[in-house]
Amino acid sequence: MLNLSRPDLFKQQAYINGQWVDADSGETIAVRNPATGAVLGTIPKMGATETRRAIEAAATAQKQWRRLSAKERAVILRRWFDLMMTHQDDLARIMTLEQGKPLAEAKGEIAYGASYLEWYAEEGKRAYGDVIPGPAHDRRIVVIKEPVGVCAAITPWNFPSSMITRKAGAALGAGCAIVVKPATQTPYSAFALAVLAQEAGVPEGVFSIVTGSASAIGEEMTSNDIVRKISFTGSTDIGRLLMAQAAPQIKKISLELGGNAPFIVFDDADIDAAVEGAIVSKFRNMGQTCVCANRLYVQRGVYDAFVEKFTAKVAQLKVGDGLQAQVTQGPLIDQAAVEKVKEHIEDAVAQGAHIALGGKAHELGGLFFEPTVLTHMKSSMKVAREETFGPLAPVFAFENEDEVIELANQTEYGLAAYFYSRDIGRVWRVAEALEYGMVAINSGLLSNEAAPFGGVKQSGFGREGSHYGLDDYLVIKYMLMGGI
Ligand SMILES: NC(=O)c1ccc[n+]([C@@H]2O[C@H](COP(=O)([O-])OP(=O)(O)OC[C@H]3O[C@@H](n4cnc5c(N)ncnc54)[C@H](O)[C@@H]3O)[C@@H](O)[C@H]2O)c1
Ligand SMILES: O=C[C@H](O)CS(=O)(=O)O
Repeated sequence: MLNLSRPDLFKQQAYINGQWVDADSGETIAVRNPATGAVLGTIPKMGATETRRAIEAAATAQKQWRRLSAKERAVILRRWFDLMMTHQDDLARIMTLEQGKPLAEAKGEIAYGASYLEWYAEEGKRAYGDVIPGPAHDRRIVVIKEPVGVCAAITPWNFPSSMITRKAGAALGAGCAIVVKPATQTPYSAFALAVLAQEAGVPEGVFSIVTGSASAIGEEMTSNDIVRKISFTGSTDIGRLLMAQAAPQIKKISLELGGNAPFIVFDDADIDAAVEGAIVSKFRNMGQTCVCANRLYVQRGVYDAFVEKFTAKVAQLKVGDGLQAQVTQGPLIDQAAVEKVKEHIEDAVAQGAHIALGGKAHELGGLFFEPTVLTHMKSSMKVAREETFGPLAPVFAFENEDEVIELANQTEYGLAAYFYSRDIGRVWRVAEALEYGMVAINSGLLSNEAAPFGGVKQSGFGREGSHYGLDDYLVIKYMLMGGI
């Protein structure tokens, strides 16, 4: 089933302090392929005691790791990057088997995730400080940046590899050690990263993976005072919980949370380009990304033309097992995800929406769902307020700029927003008026290692990627030199 060139990349044990280990209890959790329902394997069902061991090992390892120069750490991170790219096909196959995304997308995620190791290998060398002219002749002010210390990360199932390297790259580049808990649905991509980290020379204890009881592991991470920094990517509800759990020790925390992205097409847009952008933004990972277009707003004058072209393109999407060639839409992650899409469709239709395409579970059965386009939408519908996280494209009409900006901002989320316009004045007005951490203009994709990825409002805070992402793993120390 696995057909890997490197079968050793598929591990069924967690990775703590450079050792592959089972849970203390010997208990395991089964992991299934969402396309077939078949059991892929098991993983250790760990809890607080194993997590504590990983954290204590990280504390020991980090003392040496931070003493290396940024350049010495960069050599190891670069080697890890090279190994990821060398084994891209195997890593992608493991990801498709456990998460469902088509192989081409999985390969893309491996390259995307590896790019953060490449980026932070170099960015770690630029943790610059300051020398500031002091207020007195006999004093000097020096500011340096230091690694925050032992970090803990909790990551989601929808990007099983890149959400880990987006954190670990910055943490290790800054001189920190990190303990990671991946999503239970997609642990094997994380274990494969650990195999390659070990091969790259990441010292034992600097990068560990624990799997099992999310709440028990999370409670240990947020309550253990060795941990100085928590980085979480996932739902807003869990992010809120972790923030509360980390508060008593005032731990540094980064939260990459839920989204509800508007995708706006003005009447001066390049409609064909907007259609292409909408397909990419809406249907990447079967609509299961935090930055997917959740609401499409099209100005009245071009609404019919956009709907016709967009629907024709959506009809070309091919649903199936992600391992099969030509498949562009895999299964959803679980039955709850399928039910959420159905709920949003049923609610919209009950309020007058029309189904232009799709609208029901796919004939393949299981977790497959038809890519769906809805028209005749209203703001009162659930899909206008809630993150669907599935292959549902609701197309709302709007009359003017002020109206659509108000509609776009009517959400507690603030992660990503997209709009298409070729009017330079409108581009600046709308980009500045949208209350989001990231705004893509005339593009349906905005994620890359050079840019600061993150949100505002209840989509969280902190940034990943760019030099801003390194700051999340550094602390500032000011040294006052007197008596000169
Ligand atoms: N902003 C981003 O970059 C980003 C990226 C991916 C996903 N997300 C969001 O995540 C959601 C979907 O992903 P999901 O279903 O994996 O989210 P989730 O919050 O259910 O799970 C995320 C991670 O948290 C863990 N977790 C769950 N309960 C926990 C607890 N009590 N204590 C500690 N850890 C716990 C899970 O095991 C998983 O590893 C969506 O809302 C999506 O928008 C955001
Ligand atoms: O789900 C949200 C992730 O951050 C995906 S990506 O960074 O846009 O690839």
